[in-house]
Amino acid sequence: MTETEYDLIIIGGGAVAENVADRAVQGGLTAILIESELVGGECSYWACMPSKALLRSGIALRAAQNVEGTKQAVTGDIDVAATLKRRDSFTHDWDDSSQVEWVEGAGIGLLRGHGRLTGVKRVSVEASDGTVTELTARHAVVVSTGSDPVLPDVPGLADVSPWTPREATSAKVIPASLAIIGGGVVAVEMATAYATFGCNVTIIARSGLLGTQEDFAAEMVGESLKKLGVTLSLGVTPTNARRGDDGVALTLSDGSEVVAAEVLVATGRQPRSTDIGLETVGLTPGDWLDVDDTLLVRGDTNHHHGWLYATGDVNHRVLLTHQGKYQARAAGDVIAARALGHAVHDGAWGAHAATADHEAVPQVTFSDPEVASVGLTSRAAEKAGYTTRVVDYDLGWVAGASLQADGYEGKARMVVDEKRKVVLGVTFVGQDVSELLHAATVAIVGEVPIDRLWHAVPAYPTMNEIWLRLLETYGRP
Ligand SMILES: Cc1cc2nc3c(=O)[nH]c(=O)nc-3n(C[C@H](O)[C@H](O)[C@H](O)COP(=O)(O)OP(=O)(O)OC[C@H]3O[C@@H](n4cnc5c(N)ncnc54)[C@H](O)[C@@H]3O)c2cc1C
Ligand SMILES: NC(=O)c1ccc[n+]([C@@H]2O[C@H](COP(=O)([O-])OP(=O)(O)OC[C@H]3O[C@@H](n4cnc5c(N)ncnc54)[C@H](O)[C@@H]3O)[C@@H](O)[C@H]2O)c1
Repeated sequence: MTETEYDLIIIGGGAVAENVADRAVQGGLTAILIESELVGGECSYWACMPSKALLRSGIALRAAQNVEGTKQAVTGDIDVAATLKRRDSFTHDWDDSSQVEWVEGAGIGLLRGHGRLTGVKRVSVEASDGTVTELTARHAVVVSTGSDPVLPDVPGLADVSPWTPREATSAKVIPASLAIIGGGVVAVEMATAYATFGCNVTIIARSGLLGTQEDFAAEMVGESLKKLGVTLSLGVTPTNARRGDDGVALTLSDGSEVVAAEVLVATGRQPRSTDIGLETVGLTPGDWLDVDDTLLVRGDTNHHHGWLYATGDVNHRVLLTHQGKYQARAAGDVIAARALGHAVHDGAWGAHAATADHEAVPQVTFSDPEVASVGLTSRAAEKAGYTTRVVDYDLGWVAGASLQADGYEGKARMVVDEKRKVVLGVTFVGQDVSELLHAATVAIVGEVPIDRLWHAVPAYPTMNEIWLRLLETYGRP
């Protein structure tokens, strides 16, 4: 057994943890990552990157098929094997050596094994060969362990070995049919990818699709999924699952049955916090870790207040990589500032506060059409008590969009705070809208007054002219 001391110990070695460590080391601290699987975590190997690689070939093919002159040149079907091979290049065949190299180059320590808190500023790491290393943190411990998929309590479901998003993003063979339980982002993206590969997909979702987005986004994505051949079973939930000769048979709450070669469960996430020693510091195993805006774990037991932080999925603020990495930058910096006695800027929009998590989160669903949104939906803004005005515009009427694709179909919505005359939320739905999103994020985070936005002139003829059309529809004061 060896004993080692670091300024900062981070349990987890995902994308978020890497960024916490990097900022803390750049701020003058020593830091070590504890990782039990692959350095880089879910996003690199079983989530963002492989899923987007699975989707990209189909999106590019359809984009080419939507332009007269190009569609005549692109007449073949998607090459599934080549798409899977390209996906494998992004996951480096599930080998993390390049990330380990980056960690070492950044001056960050790395210990492989399962990390558990054993008390205040103390972490025990159990390697796969059973070796145990006890670590002590001089200043802080960050929990950045991510989340696991939820398996709904449906009789028989666990016994049919359903796919989780990991199997769906890393599959080497595309099944003939796939039943997807869930109607969120994973369900919609994987249905788009697998239907493009020729798989017979059924989505089973107890409510509609993309429940946190504007209603028109869900409607447009639903329509396009149907055109891709996806069967939508909405408003139902499975009540039983069993595996037979033809695959898995799911009985649904309306009495109908779906039979598919494989079942993908995409019904949300739970915190990866059951076996990390939370009980040793007065917290409850299996809980999400509630944090303040500097990512410090809240709780009134004094012995953990002041040294324990949580970043990324495990704090349940926003389950997205880019937002977790934003939290990581704030956390790494504030840990260094507190440790070295420097000034702490933890007020709204301060360098050490993850303020944007509350009402300025961008997200893209890489369905076809894409859904790109930031800030509050019209529904969420109203619920939050804002006096709003909602402005809608048809993206297909914008010159840049009509050039982008023949018969371009898309919609945009801007939600305005009528008291402050600033933008609260924007949603774009359509081909290639993901690259329009950042201007909306800047407008929201910068609280740019609507009358100043008129001076941000979009280049002609780009799809960004949607901004001018939204402003014209809103009216110039
Ligand atoms: C299919 C899918 C697609 C997605 N696509 C996107 C997308 O396009 N864009 C986006 O922004 N988000 C996307 N997400 C969400 C994104 O993957 C997560 O928000 C992100 O991975 C969270 O990062 P994290 O570092 O908090 O957790 P993780 O990436 O899960 O990293 C946690 C790490 O900690 C390790 N660990 C856990 N417990 C211990 C322990 N006790 N000891 C040692 N190590 C431990 C794990 O092995 C893991 O490597 C997607 C999610 C899914 C499921
Ligand atoms: N492009 C991206 O940014 C991206 C892509 C994938 C995932 N993610 C993130 O990963 C997280 C997990 O995604 P997810 O899609 O698993 O979760 P989610 O919370 O987005 O969606 C879960 C869905 O499952 C449905 N559901 C739950 N229980 C059910 C049941 N018993 N029967 C039928 N339907 C049921 C819910 O109504 C909901 O539609 C999300 O926070 C998401 O933002 C992001």
